[in-house]
Amino acid sequence: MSYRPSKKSTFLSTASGIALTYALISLLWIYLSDSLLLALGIDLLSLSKLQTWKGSVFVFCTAMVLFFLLRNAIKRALYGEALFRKVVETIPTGIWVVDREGNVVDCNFAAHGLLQEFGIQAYNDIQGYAEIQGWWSDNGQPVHPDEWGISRSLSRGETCLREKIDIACTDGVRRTVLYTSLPLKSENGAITGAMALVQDITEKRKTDEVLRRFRFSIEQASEAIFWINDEGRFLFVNDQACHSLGYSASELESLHLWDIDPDFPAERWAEQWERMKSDPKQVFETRHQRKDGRIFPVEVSASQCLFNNEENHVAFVRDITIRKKYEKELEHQSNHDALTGLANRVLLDDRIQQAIVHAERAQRNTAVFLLDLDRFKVINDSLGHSQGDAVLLAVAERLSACISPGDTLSRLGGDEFAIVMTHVNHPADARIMAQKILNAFEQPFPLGNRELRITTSIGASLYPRDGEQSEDLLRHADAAMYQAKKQGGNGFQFCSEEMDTRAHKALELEGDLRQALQLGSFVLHYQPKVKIASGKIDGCEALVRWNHPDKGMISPDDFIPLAEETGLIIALGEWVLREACRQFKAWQAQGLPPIKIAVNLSARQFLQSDFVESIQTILHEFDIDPHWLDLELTESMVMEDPDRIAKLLAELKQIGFALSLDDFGTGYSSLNYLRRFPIDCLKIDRSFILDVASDATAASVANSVIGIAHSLGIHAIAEGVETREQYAFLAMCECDSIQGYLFSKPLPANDLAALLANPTPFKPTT
Ligand SMILES: Nc1nc2c(ncn2[C@@H]2O[C@@H]3COP(=O)(O)O[C@H]4[C@@H](O)[C@H](n5cnc6c(=O)[nH]c(N)nc65)O[C@@H]4COP(=O)(O)O[C@H]3[C@H]2O)c(=O)[nH]1
Repeated sequence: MSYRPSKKSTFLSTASGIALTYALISLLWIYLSDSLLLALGIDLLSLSKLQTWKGSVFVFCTAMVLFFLLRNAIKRALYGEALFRKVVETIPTGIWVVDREGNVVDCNFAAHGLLQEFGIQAYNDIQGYAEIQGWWSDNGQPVHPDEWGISRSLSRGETCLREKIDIACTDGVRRTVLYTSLPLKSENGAITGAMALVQDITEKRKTDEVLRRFRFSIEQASEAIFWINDEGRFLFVNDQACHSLGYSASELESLHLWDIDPDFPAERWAEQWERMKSDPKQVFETRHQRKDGRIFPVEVSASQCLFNNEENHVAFVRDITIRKKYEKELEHQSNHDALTGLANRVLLDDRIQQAIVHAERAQRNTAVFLLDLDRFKVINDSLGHSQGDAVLLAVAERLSACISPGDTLSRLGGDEFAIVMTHVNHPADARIMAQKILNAFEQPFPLGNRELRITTSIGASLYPRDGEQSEDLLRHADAAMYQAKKQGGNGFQFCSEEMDTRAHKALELEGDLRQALQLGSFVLHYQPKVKIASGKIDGCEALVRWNHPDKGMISPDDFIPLAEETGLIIALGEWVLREACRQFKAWQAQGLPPIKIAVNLSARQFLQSDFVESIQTILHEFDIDPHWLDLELTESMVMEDPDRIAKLLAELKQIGFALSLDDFGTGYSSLNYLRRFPIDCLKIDRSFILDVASDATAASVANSVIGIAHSLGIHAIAEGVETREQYAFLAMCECDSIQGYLFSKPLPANDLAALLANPTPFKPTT
């Protein structure tokens, strides 16, 4: 390196030291040598002869002194230079020295390394800079080459100190360097060159950036982060930790883990620390306590780590208050009925099991009640689901009032409720409870501005008598409830073995019924209706029969209620309508006179929202005038929701259907309503006809019904006419038509066709 930092003072003192020494020796020699020789007795002549020798000795001596002085001075200077060089070569900062023109006159080892790293080959002059493709200031602005550090130092004598800049060389990679450049000046202040010091801080900047990102992430994390040492003391906490615990960072750093975890006693710390060490990654739930005392649930995910040769634990803590709340809600939802909030089937099972365990221990009984509201489907279908829901809520409330603490009330779905009664010492206790429930239903249920009378059928089973498992008890209670329903509803039944068998059979029948619908195992029989005045057939009633492969012909009384209960009646009813229409067309094709076919409608089928459309579709399919189809509805069906039914009947009438009211006299029709129904015919129920000849009351009812029909301007027909006496009485009362075994049983289609083909007026004589 040809450039040296100027150490003027050292240089001058060394030079003046040598000169002074030389001057001193010379003066001493001049003044003392002659005197010394004279003192030694040398005379003046000899002295003058000795002058040459004396001079030679002087030169030799001073040469020697000079030699030693210069040698030491040069040695010191060389040592200093070597030291300086070593320092310059060792430091990691690249150093360049350029002359006035910018030619590189020297550079250190680090500078070589940097240039290589930057991919710069030509670095021997300032043009090496040509390989620098770009130069950006710290704020990202590109800098013109005239403004690059060394250019400024050379042209304007400026010093740029530790500027952070980005440069990109021929390889295009941007590097960040810490750049210092300063001008080099001569004694008179003229710029003779410049020096640049460059430190590559690209990696450091990246590391700083990563650290900044980490710090930001930790500070912004939604989880609290703790570092804990082996004493359970907080070493580090992030902002979220302070926020969720309500302490400042310094406060927390003076606390221990157990100060914020109420479930974690300090005395167990050593044991816990050992456990943490044996299982370095743990996820667990606990509770933390805020500075204000509020306790909240948290999920902790803790890991062990070695930091500065110390065992630490880092814990990520999530506040799970909301999650716990949702879990609780979810648990409630999965165990409770959404509408009423009562226990659902899952919880009921659990409660029955619990009750069984307690009953066994206390040597007591447990009763399971199953309740089904009577005719609720009709209420629901006719009043709409929201009103249906309101009824269910009111029922739930009333039932809740019947049970004791410790009992469980549950809604199993639809209109089915269950009660688990725990304190049953005797079966009579269950009976008392059932009566209590029935009594609770005696008061009408207010619904908007009306009142509804609702009844329920209750079945009960007893542990251990009727079963030892929840499933058995529920099954038996269900069978008993079904029995209570069959007996007209609004009643209570205990389970019996016979019921259980029956329930099994019903289940079997349901499966068969579904299969029969798919296999088409149903047939229609037709019972003629005869006009009394003419004795001619003026219509027939289609009655469905089930041709069971094992059990033979099954009567509709045995499967229609089940079909209604299971909803299969919708599909079955549609089949009946379609089959009746097909038969009507078939008889027409045989050239038989057309007759009205009456078809029975069930409440469920009739109240289907698309009933009118579906029946019209069938008529269009067979191209039949609607007036050939007589729709028979029962009296009880229309009286469920007279307003709605009146509208529906008006719609059907408008289309052209004939409408009959079946089983008339068994219900509680109000004449007022009857007037509003566009009915064509009243069918007097078979039970009245049976006794008309022998019982005055039955006779008077039959006579009144005929009178009512005629006063409304509609037909009266008697069904179940078996005897001539009955016929004579009806003829006397001017009943319009009869239907019954007296004339004909329900017949297969071909047999009725034969009757139609050979009409013989019916005139029985008594
Ligand atoms: N003892 C006696 N009985 C007579 C006499 N004349 C007719 N019957 C019977 O009385 C029932 C009359 O039908 P319903 O009152 O509509 O009563 C029907 C009706 O409510 C229902 N049903 C029949 N077919 C259908 C159908 O296709 N759909 C619906 N929803 N219900 C139907 O099943 C009930 C019973 O039907 P069936 O067993 O066919 O019983 C028929 C018929 O066979 C008689 O002189 N003496």
